[in-house]
Amino acid sequence: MFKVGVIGCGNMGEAIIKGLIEKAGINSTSIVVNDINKERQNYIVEKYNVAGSDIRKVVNLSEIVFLVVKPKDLQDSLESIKDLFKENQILISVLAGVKIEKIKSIVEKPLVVRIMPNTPALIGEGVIGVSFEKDTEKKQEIIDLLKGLGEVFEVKEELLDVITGLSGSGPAYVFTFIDALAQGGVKMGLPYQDALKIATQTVLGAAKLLKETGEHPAVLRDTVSSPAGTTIYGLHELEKKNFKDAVISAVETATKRSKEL
Ligand SMILES: NC(=O)C1=CN([C@@H]2O[C@H](COP(=O)(O)OP(=O)(O)OC[C@H]3O[C@@H](n4cnc5c(N)ncnc54)[C@H](O)[C@@H]3O)[C@@H](O)[C@H]2O)C=CC1
Ligand SMILES: O=C(O)[C@@H]1CCC=N1
Repeated sequence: MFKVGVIGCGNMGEAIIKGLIEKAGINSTSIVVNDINKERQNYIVEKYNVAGSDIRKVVNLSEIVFLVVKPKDLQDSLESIKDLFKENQILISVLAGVKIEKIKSIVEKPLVVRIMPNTPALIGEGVIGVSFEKDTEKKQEIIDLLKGLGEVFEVKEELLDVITGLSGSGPAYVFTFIDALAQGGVKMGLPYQDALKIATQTVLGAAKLLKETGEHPAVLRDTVSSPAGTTIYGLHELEKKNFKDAVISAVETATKRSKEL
């Protein structure tokens, strides 16, 4: 038996496998993986020293099965395995927008848990939203496992769409912001590689300061802004270009999209 099986070893599947091994303390020999793309499966097997197997064996041999395919591949991926699950197994779905109810309509037996992680799970710094099909004595064990991937927030299932629009998609917004900061630096004369390092550390440092002090962001913003200084001039530009409006709309629109998937 394996502790964990992973079906779908793309970007998020790899993040989960790496996070489980390097941060959650799951031994690589306790993990079995499958991907319809055998090249990808072999790459993951070699890189992380996990077992590779056909999809049916992954279900037959794992206590906990992570399903990490795209929402469009839900039906196909579950078709050949839906009758294999047993009552005491756990199926953790990572699929954005796909409701527990829909998964239960295909597979009846396992306890279905829905999570919404993000790619920083790759380094144990993710955000993981989680909803359980029902209360279970296995809840703490599952939460402890997920803690290896990052900070875990248990929410009502309908709020997982918001988690998707905020932290699931969020790294992409932050990467875009960091790239834009760096390009600003380039425009004003810094080489891109230096500007990128400076922009990245600025975002990391600001996020850590916020987290460690527990202050409201507006309080910390005011500590940076000297009267008639540089920062208020920069902030005014962001206001004029509707920066906050754009960010709020990004989360809103991505949340709505998650509900549509
Ligand atoms: N990439 C991200 O930041 C996040 C993704 N997710 C969710 O994770 C899921 C996967 O996303 P990504 O990893 O980005 O996609 P991806 O396209 O990188 O990986 C999906 C993998 O599933 C494999 N696959 C497809 N059909 C299969 C089948 N029938 N059996 C076995 N393997 C199969 C594909 O070959 C591919 O390697 C999606 O449902 C997405 O909503 C959730 C949170 C964040
Ligand atoms: O873009 C997507 O649909 C997935 C869900 C959250 C992050 N990536």
